[in-house]
Amino acid sequence: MNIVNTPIDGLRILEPKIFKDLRGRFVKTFNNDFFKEHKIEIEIKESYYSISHKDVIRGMHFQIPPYDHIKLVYVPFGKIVDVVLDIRKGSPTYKKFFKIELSADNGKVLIIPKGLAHGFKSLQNNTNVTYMQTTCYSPEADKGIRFDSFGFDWECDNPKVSDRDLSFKTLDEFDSPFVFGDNQ
Ligand SMILES: Cc1cn([C@H]2C[C@H](O)[C@@H](COP(=O)(O)OP(=O)(O)O[C@H]3O[C@@H](C)C(=O)[C@@H](O)[C@H]3O)O2)c(=O)[nH]c1=O
Repeated sequence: MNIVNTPIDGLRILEPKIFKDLRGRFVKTFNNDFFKEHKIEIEIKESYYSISHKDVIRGMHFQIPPYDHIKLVYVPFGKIVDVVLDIRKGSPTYKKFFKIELSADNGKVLIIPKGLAHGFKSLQNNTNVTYMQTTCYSPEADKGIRFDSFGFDWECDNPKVSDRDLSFKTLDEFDSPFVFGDNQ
């Protein structure tokens, strides 16, 4: 296991060891002691996954305080372009995004701090995106920003998007409750 920093403060990539043998693969995506050693003290409260067709875009999602959370994301089957957007006012990377390919092949786990909006595009049918979070789902706190409002080129002519995701405010319309350095 190895942890890599990104240009966005608090956003990290866990690169697990992938054990391959004649049966297939074995990948460990979370180890409490290892995270503690890297000063990531978290308690996982909920885990879930989605399965998406190719060209599905989901996002850009987050939960607002006090139900905001650290979110771990990885892809046990398939491949995505994962995108996070910094919506912490005062952050050196406020309104900037970061993208990374997550796949069953690379096993990478994205560790997303509070105050970042998250979304992805599925690059393959039957892509499984799995999450672990430090707070439970709260429908009232679950919010989003339009996926096509912050300058990221999704490279997709006909994305499959939910009505809810199309109803969100744009980045500029959204008044973010997140402040860099608060409660992180
Ligand atoms: C996220 C979530 C949704 N739901 C319900 C609400 C809805 O009826 C159905 C599908 O929800 P959504 O359309 O929000 O699913 P989806 O668009 O896949 O939501 C996910 O998107 C990505 C980008 C994330 O970052 C995740 O944290 C999560 O927000 O499941 C829960 O019951 N619990 C949950 O934790």
